[in-house]
Amino acid sequence: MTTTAAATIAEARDVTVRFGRRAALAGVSVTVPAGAVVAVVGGDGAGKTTLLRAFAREIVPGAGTVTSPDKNRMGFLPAGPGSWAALTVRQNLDFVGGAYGLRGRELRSRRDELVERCGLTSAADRQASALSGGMRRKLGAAMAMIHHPSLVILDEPSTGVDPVSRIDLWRMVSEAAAQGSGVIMSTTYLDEAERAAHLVVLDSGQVLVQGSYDDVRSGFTGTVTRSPDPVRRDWSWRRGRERHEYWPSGSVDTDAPRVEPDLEDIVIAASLSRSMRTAS
Ligand SMILES: Nc1ncnc2c1ncn2[C@@H]1O[C@H](COP(=O)(O)OP(=O)(O)OP(=O)(O)O)[C@@H](O)[C@H]1O
Repeated sequence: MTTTAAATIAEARDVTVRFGRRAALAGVSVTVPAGAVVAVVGGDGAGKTTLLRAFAREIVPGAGTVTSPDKNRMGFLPAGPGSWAALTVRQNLDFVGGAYGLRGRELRSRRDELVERCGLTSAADRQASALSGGMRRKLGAAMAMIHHPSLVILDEPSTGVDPVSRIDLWRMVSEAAAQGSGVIMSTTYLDEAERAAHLVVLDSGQVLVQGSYDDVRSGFTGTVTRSPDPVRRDWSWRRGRERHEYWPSGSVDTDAPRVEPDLEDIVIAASLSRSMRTAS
């Protein structure tokens, strides 16, 4: 059986974005294939929003190139509310759907489908200003997908969304990808990121690691140990009641038990290595 690579929906190549003297992104390359979800993770100020805004063409990079579909074939949930406070859930969806050319029965049926999908049926006639933060995120995500765009860009759609509603949200995202859209989303939830086909870990505007979760895991080098009392506190972080400690090279100077690193360990270890390298 032969497999063909999915078409590329959007691509950032060697992108640098500066705000004054600070580089929010420095030489970042990311590809969004059709039918896949790309999850962008990283700490505060890592450059996630800037990368998504560059894909949405709200920011023109100082260097490098961004290729993405026309505006009317993109759906973007920005970091802000992403919906109009004075409009109801239905009105918000009708308004954006109409702006993208959906009309009549087609618009109504797509709107009702999304209201149901994101679990907002009982709130459909409530103004967006009267929704909880999590409900409003879900509405914003639905608005970004109403016209079946080729590229869906979601900036932290699940922040503030309760764990049950996150399942609704993830289902909507997966359905968009299953129908052929390329989805790029930022998230602070690493368990969510693990479900994406492709992960991009940003740190201080640079890509620390990227690939599938399996690629990222198999590319991890070094050892992680766990103990309440780590040998090098600078190289350790809290996990539950203990601390995990990273040993980047072959030598492990402790008898503490080793752990199989999960995504959280891998992201923190990579970030620590980078900051220690920068400091030395
Ligand atoms: N419009 C702007 N003007 C000046 N600096 C900016 C602007 N937007 C972003 N930055 C800076 O660029 C860097 C990256 O910010 P960005 O918002 O992309 O990060 P982020 O990963 O989305 O972080 P957070 O999760 O905290 O929003 C930060 O240092 C930020 O202060």
